Amino acid sequence: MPGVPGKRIRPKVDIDFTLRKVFGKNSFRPVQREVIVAALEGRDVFLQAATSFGKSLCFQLPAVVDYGITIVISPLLALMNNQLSALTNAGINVATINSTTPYSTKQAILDDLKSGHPRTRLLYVTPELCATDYFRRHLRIVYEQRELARIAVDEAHCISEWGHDFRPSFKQLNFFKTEFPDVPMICCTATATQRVRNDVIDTLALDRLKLKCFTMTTSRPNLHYEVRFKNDEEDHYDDFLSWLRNTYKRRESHPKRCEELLQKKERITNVPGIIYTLYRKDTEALAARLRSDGIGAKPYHAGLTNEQKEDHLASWIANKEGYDVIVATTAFGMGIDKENVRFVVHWQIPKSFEGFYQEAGRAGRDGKASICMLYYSREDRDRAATMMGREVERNNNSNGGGNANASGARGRQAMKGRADSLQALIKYCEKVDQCRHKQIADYFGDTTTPKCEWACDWHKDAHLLAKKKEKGLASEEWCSTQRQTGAYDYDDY
Ligand SMILES: Nc1ncnc2c1ncn2[C@@H]1O[C@H](COP(=O)(O)OP(=O)(O)OP(=O)(O)O)[C@@H](O)[C@H]1O
Repeated sequence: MPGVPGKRIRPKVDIDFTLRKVFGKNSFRPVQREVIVAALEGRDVFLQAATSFGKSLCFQLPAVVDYGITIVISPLLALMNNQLSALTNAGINVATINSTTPYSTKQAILDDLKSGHPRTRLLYVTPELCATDYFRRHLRIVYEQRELARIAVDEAHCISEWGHDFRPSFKQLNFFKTEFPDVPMICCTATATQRVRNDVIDTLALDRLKLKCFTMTTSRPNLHYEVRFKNDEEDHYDDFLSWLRNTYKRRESHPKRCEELLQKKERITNVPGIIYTLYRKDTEALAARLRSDGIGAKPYHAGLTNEQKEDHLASWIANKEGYDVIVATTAFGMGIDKENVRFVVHWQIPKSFEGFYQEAGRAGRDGKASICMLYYSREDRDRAATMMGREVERNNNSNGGGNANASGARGRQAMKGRADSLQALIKYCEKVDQCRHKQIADYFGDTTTPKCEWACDWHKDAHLLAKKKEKGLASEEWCSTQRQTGAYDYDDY
């Protein structure tokens, strides 16, 4: 569309005023202002910062003060709903089109776009919607009216992690720069290695010379990381249950804490947490088991009805009794924002380092100490590695094979990235002679030395950690025999 400028020039705005008045925050966190100013100047921005840094504000605030509509591309339903309810509460005109949007609501949003002058400030959509002709047609109308303010890609690393195979629509997001070259983009992520960053920038066809990159530390000093060692012979359920019950007991037996809770009318058992498992059926079974032991636990996975998902998420956010612990698959991972999550547990080794860091990052978003435990066994490690090996093989067969076309090569590179990421996480679990915060920083290429004041199992007691590892894990000899007999040769575990 040559000759059509993408957006109108905005009058001078007081972003501090908007921050206070609309978002109810007193001041910007470090670097937020710089990112927002760059976005408002019309720059393309790549923002990489720790979980809970406050990245969403960096596209939400410009969306409120700028002319036109901001399209937010978001990978997960739970994440969209979570942000939508926070923005609606702040009185911002926000909408979403996703698989759960009722027909009449969707039509009303499309009509709003068709008017060319949408009243909606932020529209949350999936990459799949962006790939459809009818949505693109609507965007063109808005663009021609110079009301397409900005494109925000939240959790931008997904472009690289998923775009090459099971969510190819991520790769088609280059449509925005091709059709609307003068509409600024902002990409946000907490987890991108150098390779992923380059892949995202190339896929979106962003101009490196004009792009403003902000790369911040990944450090979350208030998170206490620990690895708990287990083996197939033991059920670690009891270990977790006694940890949780002890936490309740500590709250109850501490007179000052008890008094505080009474004043705030807070239940002793209101210790919100998330347990991540790999499979849907495990979320249901574990939540039921916890409920049978008197813990308020609910499952969350993509197979629940929309009503169940909404109820479980909203009631958990509202600290409702019976909803203290969410047992979830990764459908509940990235971006979920609840301030007082006191623990995140990985019931077994997750599939990637990024997934681990993202999910652990749901904890302690109020800055208070919170625990992130990962239950690790070598048997789970071997199962995960077997599954990953199969995935790599499937991918190599389907994604270009011997044909070295660009997408095939990038697909294979992304797959290798995934396999490397799992190996790095295995190393993290097995390593008992270094600070966990440091290991995380190293993985993401973060060169600052992260603060850790007894906030990891190694710093707390390195000797005990090594002993627990020796006692808790199955021996390598035993695992090797199991591997040879094909004990891990099945997909579902
Ligand atoms: N300047 C600020 N002052 C106070 N609170 C803030 C500020 N900016 C953001 N927050 C709050 O910080 C929390 C985390 O923000 P947000 O969800 O945007 O994090 P994020 O960087 O996207 O993290 P993640 O990568 O984990 O999704 C939110 O509750 C948000 O309201």
